[in-house]
Amino acid sequence: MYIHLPTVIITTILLNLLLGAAMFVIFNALKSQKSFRTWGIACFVFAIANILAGLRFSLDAPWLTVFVADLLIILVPLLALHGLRQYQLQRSVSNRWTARIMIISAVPLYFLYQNPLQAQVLTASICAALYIYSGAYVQTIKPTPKFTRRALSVLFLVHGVLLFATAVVVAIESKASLVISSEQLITVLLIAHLLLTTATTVLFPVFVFSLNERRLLEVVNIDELTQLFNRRGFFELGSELLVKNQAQARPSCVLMLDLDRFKSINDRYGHAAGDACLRDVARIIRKHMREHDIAARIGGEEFAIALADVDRMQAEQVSRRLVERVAQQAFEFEGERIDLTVSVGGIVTTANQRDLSELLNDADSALYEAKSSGRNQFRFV
Ligand SMILES: Nc1nc2c(ncn2[C@@H]2O[C@H](COP(=O)(O)OP(=O)(O)OP(=O)(O)O)[C@@H](O)[C@H]2O)c(=O)[nH]1
Repeated sequence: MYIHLPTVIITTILLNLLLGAAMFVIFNALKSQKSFRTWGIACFVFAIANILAGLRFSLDAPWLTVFVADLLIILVPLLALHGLRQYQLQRSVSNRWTARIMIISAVPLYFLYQNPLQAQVLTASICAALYIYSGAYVQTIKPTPKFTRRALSVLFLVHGVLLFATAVVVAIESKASLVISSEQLITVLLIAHLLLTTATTVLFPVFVFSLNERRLLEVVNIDELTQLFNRRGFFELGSELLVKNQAQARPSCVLMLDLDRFKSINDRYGHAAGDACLRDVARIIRKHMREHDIAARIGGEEFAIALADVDRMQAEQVSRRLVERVAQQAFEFEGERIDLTVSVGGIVTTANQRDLSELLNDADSALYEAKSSGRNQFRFV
């Protein structure tokens, strides 16, 4: 089947104008998300670059149809990346790197633009590197759901590889000794490029909205001071864990951990020092948790932990380690050493029909026992 190159170019232009307009519509509705405006501009830039490159056949002005067109093509992945950074950081992002890479690319392009094929090899290689970098960068934008992150990352990576392939094909073509007609291959690569650009642009809003939803969930379920779950998050996720345990006839375990004589630490070193201790204890708790455990700060200096898939012996081992680890840790605040210990109360049960607040009450009674037996220890019901 013969694919007409101008048809592909015209389709690319129209599709990018449409996608750019869609991005601006989203930006208009969500003014705080400047990344949509940046991605919209990227689509328009890509359309303009294609118009200029298309003029190569009728206009003898390579400075415009090659030099400017290729520079604009390089600007597209840079804008895509800029939009991702704006989104990740949620603030204005400096254009310094975009400007630097544009200048660095402009120099060799200036020497090559009289030879469109060599210029194309260079442009495709730079874009390939930028897309591959973007693929790796997307992976660092957390806490987006893994699937969306991977999908966007794979699109960028495939795009990078495809552009490298384009660079190689064009490089071979530009060698006069190898007369192979690769126009069809280039056209196919251009179509793949078009599909990937479209898919990436369509995924941008999905990516942003899924991350927004996660952030919103975090705001309501995460304790700002310690970054563990808060009381609400603990009950929401802990109850789910309990139901799962009961369905699989596994024991459920709830621990309560409370800082010892915390009031005197606050009184002696100040509230800020107390907050630093809470953060340090949270860090130790987090270190001892496995993937499916749920740890939360449910009150001022009270932590609750739901352990997934443990028996009584393992639960006691975790409790012992937490108590010992906190007692051994040298807490410091503004050069002052603070001696800190914790007490832990726990319950492990296989009984059905017990909800999380009942288990928490039992763990609290065990904690009370640990406190009245001298603190810096654990007790189980
Ligand atoms: N710095 C800081 N202190 C807090 C926070 N929430 C609660 N507190 C303090 O934690 C202290 C709790 O004191 P108490 O309940 O009397 O218990 P305690 O002094 O730890 O004594 P025991 O639990 O019996 O060992 C109070 O002084 C609260 O002001 C917080 O977010 N930050």
